[in-house]
Amino acid sequence: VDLSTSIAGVSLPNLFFNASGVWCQHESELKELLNSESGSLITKSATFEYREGNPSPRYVPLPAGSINSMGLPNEGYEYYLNYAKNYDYTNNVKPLFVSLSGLSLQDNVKMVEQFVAADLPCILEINFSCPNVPGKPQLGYDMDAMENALKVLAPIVKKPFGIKLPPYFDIAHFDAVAAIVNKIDNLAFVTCVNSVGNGLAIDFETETALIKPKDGFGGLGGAMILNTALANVNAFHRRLNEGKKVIGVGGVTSGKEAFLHVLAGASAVQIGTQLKEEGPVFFARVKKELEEIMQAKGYKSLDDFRGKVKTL
Ligand SMILES: CC(C)(C)CCc1c(C(=O)O)[nH]c(=O)[nH]c1=O
Repeated sequence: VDLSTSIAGVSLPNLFFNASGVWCQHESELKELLNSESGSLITKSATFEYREGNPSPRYVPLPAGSINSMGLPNEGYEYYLNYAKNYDYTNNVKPLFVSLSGLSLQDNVKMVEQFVAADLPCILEINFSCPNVPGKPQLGYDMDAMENALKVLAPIVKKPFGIKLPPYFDIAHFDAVAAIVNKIDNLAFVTCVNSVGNGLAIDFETETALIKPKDGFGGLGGAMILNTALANVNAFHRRLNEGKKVIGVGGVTSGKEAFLHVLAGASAVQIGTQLKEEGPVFFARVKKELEEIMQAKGYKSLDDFRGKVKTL
């Protein structure tokens, strides 16, 4: 069976890679992803300057997933620009994705301009869950700000690029965001979903929040968000113009959930919580499990079933 796919006109040997933020802040982690059976790799969302991030505990696994309020710890965008400059695009069959998460539109513009000036084959995924003006909702939840940001950034990027979106829970929001995305010609993919924002995990014995930052409020990931992720993948798969793709992320703990993400419409699948918990060996397991599922169901390639979820 064939697990290959293509995103932004670039071929991935298989549809799996890490979710930005997981196993990708340092070069040593990225090297482990390169040596794993993933089909690609993406860097931790970069800000203009280096960031320590929030105090620990800032990530905690939960019975059905995880909660995190990392606070955008990263090496600063120049670190990832250098990594992208030194990446061996010729001999590595895995394409490189780079995530940017500026703390302001100006920062995103400055970082994008540097990547464009370097003219590299890496693919940009701009994090729209990034903070906007303090006190206002994140960019992905401010439709006017999102449209404005895209109208500023897309012409600078020029090449095909993507955006990482938070989960939506209202049909009117699926409609509004898809309408904005459909206006941007070189917006080649949306990655759905980022963590489900501002959950709260509390320890029953100690009666205390599990993570330190933000009074214990943090983004939820893992198994518990699978059905929200599938809905967002399918909602955008149904709404986006021909040629625009959806990368699915959220709740993939085995080949079964990866199969469901593709059935919902995903062209590639990112792994967050399960990668954090199991490590890069997970890619070998999830690949094998998906191959076995496809064999059992008689599918030869992802195109045989992508987006073909049936309704009653
Ligand atoms: C939540 C932000 C800190 C605004 C962006 C970075 C980010 C983080 C993070 O660095 O805390 N965690 C996530 O699950 N998703 C994200 O997009």
